[in-house]
Order: sequence, then structure tokens, then C-alpha cells
Amino acid sequence: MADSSFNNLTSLARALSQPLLDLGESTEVSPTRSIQLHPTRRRQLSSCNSIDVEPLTSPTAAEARVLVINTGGTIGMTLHDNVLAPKANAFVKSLRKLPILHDELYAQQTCMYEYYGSENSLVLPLSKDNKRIIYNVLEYSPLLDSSNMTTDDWGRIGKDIEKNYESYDGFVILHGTDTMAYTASALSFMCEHLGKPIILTGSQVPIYEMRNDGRDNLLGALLIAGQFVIPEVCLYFYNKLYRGNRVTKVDAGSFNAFSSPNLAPLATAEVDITINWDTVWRANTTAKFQVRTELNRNVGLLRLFPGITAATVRAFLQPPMEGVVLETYGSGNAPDNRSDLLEELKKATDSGVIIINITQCLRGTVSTSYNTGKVLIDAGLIAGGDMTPEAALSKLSYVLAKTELELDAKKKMMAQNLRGEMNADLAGAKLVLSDSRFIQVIAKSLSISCKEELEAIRDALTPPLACAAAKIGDIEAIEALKDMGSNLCLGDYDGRTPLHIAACEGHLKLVQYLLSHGATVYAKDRYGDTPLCNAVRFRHREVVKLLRKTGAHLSRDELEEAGTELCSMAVSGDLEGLEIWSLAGADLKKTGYDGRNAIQVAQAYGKKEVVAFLLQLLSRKSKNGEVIEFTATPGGY
Ligand SMILES: NC(=O)C[C@H](N)C(=O)O
Repeated sequence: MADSSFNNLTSLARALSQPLLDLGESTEVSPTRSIQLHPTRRRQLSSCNSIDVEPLTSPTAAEARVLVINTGGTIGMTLHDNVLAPKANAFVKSLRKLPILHDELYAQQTCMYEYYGSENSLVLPLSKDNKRIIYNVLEYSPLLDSSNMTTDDWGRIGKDIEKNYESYDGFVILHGTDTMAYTASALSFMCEHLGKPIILTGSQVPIYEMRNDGRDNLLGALLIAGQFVIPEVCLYFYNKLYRGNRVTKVDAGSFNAFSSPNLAPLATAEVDITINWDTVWRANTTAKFQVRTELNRNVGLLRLFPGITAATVRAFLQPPMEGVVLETYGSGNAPDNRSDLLEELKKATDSGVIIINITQCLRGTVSTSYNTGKVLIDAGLIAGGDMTPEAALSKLSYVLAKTELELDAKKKMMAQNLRGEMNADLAGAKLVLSDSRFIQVIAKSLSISCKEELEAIRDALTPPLACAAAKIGDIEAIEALKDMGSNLCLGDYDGRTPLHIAACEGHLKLVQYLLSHGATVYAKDRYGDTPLCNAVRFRHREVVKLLRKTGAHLSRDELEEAGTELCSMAVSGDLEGLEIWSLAGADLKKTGYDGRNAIQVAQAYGKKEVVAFLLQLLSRKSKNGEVIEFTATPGGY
């Protein structure tokens, strides 16, 4: 019954998805995460009554965690002998004294330092959306002016994110502005299958000065990193969030220092923070997050200028050069009457140097509209579209380091849009829901005419429709909704996304589909549950495995709680439950509330088959490729 009525809905949705009127851009609601305090933290919170403080006004405000990596830059500089230089070990101390960046009372009332460490933990005041963003600052030594940064520093940042990936909801990188666009571009390529926000920011005036842009930039970056699942490397500056590989520094003396000439901002922080979800890169993979730190340094940027000599070009293209970004005129043009130059370029590409053609213009793309552009294609150059020089260079460095690839595969990768760094072919651009007849028929029947009301209807309707389709595993219906422009990572009124529902129901194929079309494994519903928690609870083994493969993980609190859960399953002989929890990443040796682990409890209750099963699971579990063997000891574990 439910199926057939939904099929009708599906065909209705599909039939009505034809464009009728142009009603402007779709601006879907944000998949804001509802991060609630987990029982462990709540218990910790309720037991911390040793401190004589006022009772909490909002004890159940959701908490999110952000890691701030402070690499240096003006934001943390002070004047010495009339020049600015980074000052070590001063940043956190100064933030503690700023009420907009740290709420000491909340930290005290919730015994936050006991739980998250006292040295570098801070907490923002309650956000407009009733969220608490707890952040830890990891300060590098030495702090660097970003002009001193090298590819090794990018690698260090990447590794630190990888190491801490599962413990935080988002990452903020404090960085000097001078080379921030390079680092943002490089990280966007190095971070493969990213599912969480990484936001670079800094300032033009040190945070220690009375008038500065550092406080606002840090605050905005933290609020976005802690509240929105934007799976991208971004740059936040002067109230705007940009895609990191689209920006370039355009002003040395203004707070508005960056520009993203070929892509509108991903978000703006005005009275409200508005995310442009249509532009945000959507996850499309079931692979796990990883950071590639190998980068090829034999790359360079060469800017054409009238009268450049063939000798200069030849010298630049000499070994060990392996990849060059050639900045050409206008829409990708070079002199077609300079065979000496073109020959040098051709010789280099023939010998295996990859040369990417990008424009010297701030805005626009390379094309082959002119013969002066076509000659470069004939010389073996690859069109770099509308990439910034920073993006093109770091992409080249990343792609050339993939030693497992042949030259042709590397060239192909360079021409592809890997992380939204270049404009994909816009032919066949997707329909947005506001263009569809479906929404307009509803709007008409409700006598709705203005764009805002229409958007409100659309945002209210599509997530529950997608969830209803997910309930019965109807991939076609989900596909129809997606084609109408629906964002599949949006949740219903309880923050439950189609992925949550599909995980509960065990629809493996749909889970696979959703993960390949924008759903995020990091979505949390109103109760703080992730799709992984749901799949575990409803015992869908294969779904658990797929979500884990995609990078889903239990939170620190859930891992803590797992000990007690495992013990009670051991007592009841619930082998299936034990296996599912183990697959989800629970530590089978984790102790429960009475200090015993599941094996000890099973032994105490004489559950021999449970002990044997747990031992078998443990011996199967491998860490870093090593099989961990456990043998029963008379005293237990
Ligand atoms: N505003 C800044 O951060 C500039 C500084 N020289 C840097 O890039 O580290």
C-alpha cells in the first residue's frame, strides 16, 4: 500500500519536474548538524559539581568540536623593532581574555577542561543556533610568516588533520595571508575524499591590536566549521567563505584581501550565515578520507610577456622541470608568429613536461577562440580552464607526485575538475527545484508568489519526500528528487537525512547511491545520531561495513559508552550485536561502568561461547595490517 502510493508520488514528482518558469536560484536550507551532548559528556557534566558556580542556564546546548591549527601569519604577530613577527605561546592566552572568543563561565560550569584538557581548550559563547563550539588550538613551532612556508609545511598540516580527523567536526587553519591561497589550493588536492570542513583564515592586522580583522575572521571560521558539514577546503575572510582553490590574494592593504573571481562565495556571514548549498561541493564517494603528502617540487609558473626570448623559455623548461603553468594572454593566447617560442614549448611537451595553459586575467577562462590560443594546443599544452595560478600549480605538484600513474593519466587528471577548482562543462546543468513544475503547482494552489515563500515550501517538502523514498529504498524516486535539484544531504525536521533512514532500513544499494550523490556520513540528527549509529542499532552489517569504508566512525563519547553496551550484550549472549559493534569500530577490550570488559563479564557469567566468539573477533581484528592475537589468561583481561 505504502509502496504503491509512493510510486504515484514518484511519478508525480518526476512528471512535474519539467521547467516552467525561471524562479531564480535555489538556496536550500543548510544541513545544520544537531549535535547534542552525548550521555558520557552529560554524565561528566552532571558529576562536576565540585566547583562552586551558578547552575547552567542551558545544560543541553549542542556541542561541536573544532581543531584550530595555528601555523602563524599576521593574526598572531606583534611588533619588534618596528617590524611584525609571530609571537609564540601568546595566542591562546589572549583568546581567553576575549569574551566573544571564549566563555570561561561555561568552561567552568561544565568542567570542560577536565574533559578536553586545560591547556588549549576554549569555547565560544552560545551561537544563535544554540550551539557550543569547543575548540582546541594546536600551535606550531616555529610560527611562520607564510612567505616562509614550503610544501613540507602543507604536508605537516595535512598529516595533523588526518591524525585528528575523527575527533573533530571541523578544522580551522590559521595562516598568513601572503601564501594562504597556495596552501588552500594544495590542501584541497592533498585531502582526498574529504567529508568535513577545513577552513583557512588569518588577518591583515594582528589580533592583539585594538582595531583588527582577526577576531571576526576567526569567529566566522569557527562558527562555520562547527555548524555546517561543508566537505571542502575553504578560505574565510572578511565575512565570506570561499572555495580554497578558487581564491587569490588581491589586496595587501585591505581587510577584503581575497577574491574568488570565477566562483561565487560558498557562504556569506551577514546578519545570518547563509550557505550557498548549490555551490558547495558534494561528497560523491564511498572512499575513506586520506591525505596525500607527496608533492612534486619540480614545477613552476611562467608568465608570458611581449618580447620574452626563446632562451628564457628554454632555460625555464630544462630538467628537472616536470610541470609548468604557463600564464598566457586573455583567453589563453600566445604569439602565433613566434615559431621559436612555440618550438621550445613543443620540445618540452614532447619530452614529457606537462604544461598547463591558464590566463593572466583575474577573471575568465582559456579557450581556443583565437588561432593564438589554438597554437598552444598544437604545441601539446593542456587547457587549464579558469583555474587560478595557485590552483593550477598545486594541482600539478599533486598530480605529478602520483608515481603510480602513467604520463597520459596524469595529463588527463590535469584536464579534469578534481575538487571544483575549474568550471565543469555547464552543458546540461542540473535543474533546480525552484524551476520545476512540482513546486510551482503547489505554490499555485497555495497562492504563493514570492521567491522566499516558494523556497520555504521547497525546503519544507523535499527532505521528507526524500526520507519517504529512502524508507522504501526507492532509488528512482530519490533520483527524481535529485534531478529536481534536491540536496540529498538535507534532513527533515529532526535532522534525519535520507542516509539515516536508508541505514535504519538496511537498504544497502540506496546507501551506496546516496553516498555517491552528495550524502554525508557525518550528518547528525536532532538526537546526535549518525547513519552509522542507526545501522548498528538495526543490525545492518553490510551497511555498517560500507559506512565504515566511507570514513564513518563512532564519536569519542560513543566509543566510551561502547564498553558498557558490549558487556550487556556479552551477558545476554548477543553475538550478532557484538560483531556489529566491533565492525563499527568499538574496542572489544573497552571496559564497562564496573571496570570489567566484555570478555571478563562473559567469563564471570559462564558464557563460554561468548568468550570464544570475542576472542575470535579480536584475533581477526587487525590494526595497521598487523593481526592482534589475544589469548585467554586465568585472571581475565
Ligand atoms: N597578513 C598576513 O598574514 C601577511 C603575512 N606576511 C603572512 O603572510 O604571514
